[in-house]
Formats: sequence, structure tokens, C-alpha cells
Amino acid sequence: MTDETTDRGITTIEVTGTDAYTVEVGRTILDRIPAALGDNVSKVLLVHPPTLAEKAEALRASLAGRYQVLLAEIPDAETGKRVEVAAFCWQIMGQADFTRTDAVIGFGGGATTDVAGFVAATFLRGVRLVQVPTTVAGMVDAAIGGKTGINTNEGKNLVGSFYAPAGVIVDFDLLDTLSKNEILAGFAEIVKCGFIAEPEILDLIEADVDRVTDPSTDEFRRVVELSIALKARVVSEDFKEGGLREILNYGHTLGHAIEHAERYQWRHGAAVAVGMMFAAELSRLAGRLPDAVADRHRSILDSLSLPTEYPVGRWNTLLATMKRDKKARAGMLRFIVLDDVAKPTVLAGPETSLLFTAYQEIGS
Ligand SMILES: NC(=O)c1ccc[n+]([C@@H]2O[C@H](COP(=O)([O-])OP(=O)(O)OC[C@H]3O[C@@H](n4cnc5c(N)ncnc54)[C@H](O)[C@@H]3O)[C@@H](O)[C@H]2O)c1
Ligand SMILES: O=C(O)C(=O)C[C@@H](O)[C@H](O)[C@H](O)COP(=O)(O)O
Ligand SMILES: [Zn+2]
Repeated sequence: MTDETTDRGITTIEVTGTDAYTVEVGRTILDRIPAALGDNVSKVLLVHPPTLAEKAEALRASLAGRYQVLLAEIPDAETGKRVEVAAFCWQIMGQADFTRTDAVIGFGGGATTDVAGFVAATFLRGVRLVQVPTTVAGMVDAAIGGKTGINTNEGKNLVGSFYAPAGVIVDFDLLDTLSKNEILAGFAEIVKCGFIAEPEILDLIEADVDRVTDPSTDEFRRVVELSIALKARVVSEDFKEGGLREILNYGHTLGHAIEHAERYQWRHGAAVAVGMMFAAELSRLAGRLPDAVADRHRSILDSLSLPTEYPVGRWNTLLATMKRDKKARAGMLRFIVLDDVAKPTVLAGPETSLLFTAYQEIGS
């Protein structure tokens, strides 16, 4: 960390590996974007959703002295994660004669950074990418680790690539317009980090849920930084999800199937919350997880007003979609389950009857 960043209270978290980069966390730090972009960049595509138009225009103006900045306003949330939207961005870059020394900035929630990352990964087979997340889910998870992607009619994130950003700037000032519901949805990924590896997160949520979910508090910063540091450690060791990285998918097998079944009208965090509850029940019924830890999932998710139930009649649809989960192998479903807090493992090929019993436990 340089003296300049230390003096400004910026936390730097390193992601190591072939394409190493830094995640910088702080307040009022968007002026760190040029350093993250690196040298020789002349054109920048700033990808953002309509909700962030004002903030994106301010960012464009602040960068305009150094770069030619083109704004790409894309549809909001999951409607932005479509191939037509990627094609819209490719067209802007093609018409502006972008070269391999030009860059993309993903400026938005996880949906925006996922599609911006995919655009950067694919245009000219890869241009520089800086992620500037504006939601809690984006800050602790989506902007870090290089999973980029879009949805297809058949399922969530079915097309994408692993493509590391050149840097990630996490500026808490950007959360000033984010609704409490969206903050709480982002907490599903933080709770995930708590159960798979960082029990301190669970203790902090249980100690004072109002303070921990308030972006102005030290507790909020602590759980965000713990989550980022965990993600950085995991993706540094296993960028392309050969093994360890699968733990970050806790709750996502059923969660993604719910998002698909709900035509993306459910927030990702809400679907992952139900998915984690299901995975906890599955772990318990498989004889691995103590009842108390499964119950702890329910009480923590309840305290964050996140859902823990789903209509029992939807099972067949969800099961069919889960077969397209990226962890599945040759028709065999694989789930991340827990042996205890911070002890994640893989449950491969569970009996359909066991899955259905676990689902009944969360059925409404
Ligand atoms: N690549 C990864 O590793 C990874 C990890 C986690 C989640 N994801 C993906 O991220 C998405 C979920 O992320 P999300 O919860 O950020 O959803 P999102 O991007 O849909 O954002 C949620 C909503 O908040 C709005 N918004 C964003 N920033 C705002 C701000 N500062 N003020 C006001 N409104 C704002 C958005 O316009 C949107 O309506 C999903 O598509 C999920 O699959 C990817
Ligand atoms: O970074 C990862 O790896 C994750 O699994 C993080 C998840 O929170 C995220 O939602 C991710 O996009 C899911 O990836 P997928 O491979 O299941 O599509
Ligand atoms: Zn997720």
C-alpha cells in the first residue's frame, strides 16, 4: 500500500495469480480509477444502468480530461445480461475504433459488471477492464474474481468467461442512493461468506443487524472487507473454478433455478438466501450439519428480511433447471454443503428423494 492510499484510509486487497490486481476499498476514491486503468488508455466505454445515469455522467466528466469517454447506458438488472446488450456495447466500441489499449469500466450492480466484464473479455479478444461496483453484492462479490457473463433463455449465466479486471474500486459513497432492500439483498452474499469461511461475519450480524447493514458504520466496512478478502483468497488460488472456488457457489444451485423460474423478478440475493436455506437442510438431512447450524441460517436470514421458503409445488421445474448448473457433471448434480460453519464440502449425486425432502423443509 502506498503512503497516499494509507493516508486516505483506503484498504487494498490483492488478488494474486497470472493476472494480479488490487481491490481498493474506501470513500470518495473514484479518482483512483486512472491508476487502475493503467498506462496508454485513450478511450473508455463506461457501461452503466439507467438508475446510475447521473453518477455516470459525473464520472464521465471527471475522466474526460484524460480519456475520450463513451457512455453505454444499458437496460437495468438482469435485462442487461443479454447478448443483444453485449452486441450494443461491441457496436459502440467498433464504431469508435477501440483498440487493445482502450478500456471498459463496469459501473453498476452485479448485473452491469457481469455484462461489462463479458464485453471487455470478448471485444478484440480482450481489452482492459476496471470494475466500479455500486451495490453491496457488486462490492463483495460480482466485481471481483473475473466471472463475467450473460443469461440465455435456458438459464442463468450460461454464457461467459473468466476474465480478470485490471482493478476494482469499491467506493462506499456510491451506496448513498441504494435502497435498504438492495443493501439487504447484497447481504445474502455476505452471509454466504460467513457460513462457508468467516464466522465473524455471522457474529457481527447477530450482534447488531441494524449497524452491520448501515454503510456508514465500522461493522459494515468490516463485513464487506472480510467478504472481499475471502473472495480474493479463493479466486487467487482457483481462478477457473477447478475445485476450491466452488464454495463461493453455496446456495446458488437452487438459487439460480429460482431466479430462472421467477423470470428474474426475484433479486439474486433473495434467491440465494432460499438456496442457502435449502443447502443447509440438505446438509442436515445428509447427516452432516448439526440442527443448530441449519436453524442459524434461518434466524440470520430472517433478521435480514431475506426469504427462507419457496412454494413446494415448483419442485419439478426447479429440478430440471438445476441440471444445467455449472457444477453438474454428466447429468449428476453436485451441491456445496456444510459439515459445520466454515467447513464447506461437495455433495455429489444425492438421491432425488433426499433433495425433495430437503426442499419440503423449505416449502411454503
Ligand atoms: N460475477 C460474479 O462473481 C457475481 C457474483 C455475485 C452476483 N453476480 C451477479 O450479480 C447480479 C446481482 O447483483 P446486484 O444485486 O448488484 O443486482 P443489480 O446489478 O441488478 O442491481 C440491483 C438494482 O440496484 C440498482 N442500483 C445499482 N447501484 C445503485 C445505486 N448505487 N443506487 C441506486 N440503485 C442502484 C440497479 O439499477 C438495479 O436495479 C446477478 O446477475 C448475479 O448473477 C455475479
Ligand atoms: O465467484 C464465484 O465463483 C461465485 O460463484 C459467486 C456467486 O455469488 C455468483 O453469483 C456467480 O456469478 C455464480 O456463478 P455461476 O458460475 O454459478 O454462474
Ligand atoms: Zn451470487
